[in-house]
Amino acid sequence: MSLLSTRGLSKNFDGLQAVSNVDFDLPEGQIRALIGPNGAGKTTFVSLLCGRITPSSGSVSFDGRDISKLPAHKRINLGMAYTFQITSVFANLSVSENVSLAARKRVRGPSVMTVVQQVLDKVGLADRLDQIAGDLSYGHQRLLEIAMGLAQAPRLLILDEPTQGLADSEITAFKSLIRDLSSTTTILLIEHNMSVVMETADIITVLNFGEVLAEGSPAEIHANAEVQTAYLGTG
Ligand SMILES: Nc1ncnc2c1ncn2[C@@H]1O[C@H](COP(=O)(O)OP(=O)(O)OP(=O)(O)O)[C@@H](O)[C@H]1O
Repeated sequence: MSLLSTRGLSKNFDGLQAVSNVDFDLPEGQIRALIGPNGAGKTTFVSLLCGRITPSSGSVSFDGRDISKLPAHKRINLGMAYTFQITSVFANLSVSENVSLAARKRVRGPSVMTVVQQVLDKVGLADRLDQIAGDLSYGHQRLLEIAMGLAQAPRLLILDEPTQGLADSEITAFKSLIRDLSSTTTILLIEHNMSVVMETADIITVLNFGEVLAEGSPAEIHANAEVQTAYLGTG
């Protein structure tokens, strides 16, 4: 059974069809990349999944349950975590305080610090525990956000352009982080960096003009002529 599914999911903004009739199935344990040209509807689609915006029509199911009408915070309680393009860390708090806030949604007492250490270790920020989050580089703030998502031990982690602003060495580390996380978490990754997509995703879904243009393995998507025309250039 799919962990996450949508049926006929659509969103109009004043006549603009940003997401159009999308049927989507994400099996548990998979790393799925969602790609497509600028304006294809990727962020709108994941905003519908997370409950940040309401669909014009269609449904979203999580773990077999229709969550279309659930507010965002209840979806988080079911095990969905996400980071968006704009960082949402608390700039005045330290790295560990930021992660503690996220961890406290799930655990109490001394376990909070254990979780904080574990997830900061995973994303490679363990040596920056006491640093003020606002002083971190943009790339490190993105990693902190991922740590905050992981502190909630999510069943599904949705990452919207996580490598934007990361240095090449950080991108390499990010690829291994994603592979490492996939043993415990289902991952939906919106990503423009093709090396990240091709090297981490099990399956890629391509959106174009709000519709699913293609879906398949990295090799299949790379060889797909329609995708090349719409997105990858002429290959
Ligand atoms: N709140 C909104 N009001 C009006 N139009 C919107 C709104 N949000 C998105 N759109 C429009 O919906 C379409 C899809 O946008 P969306 O941000 O989902 O695309 P995207 O694939 O995430 O693009 P990018 O790769 O540039 O982030 C675009 O034409 C965008 O201008």
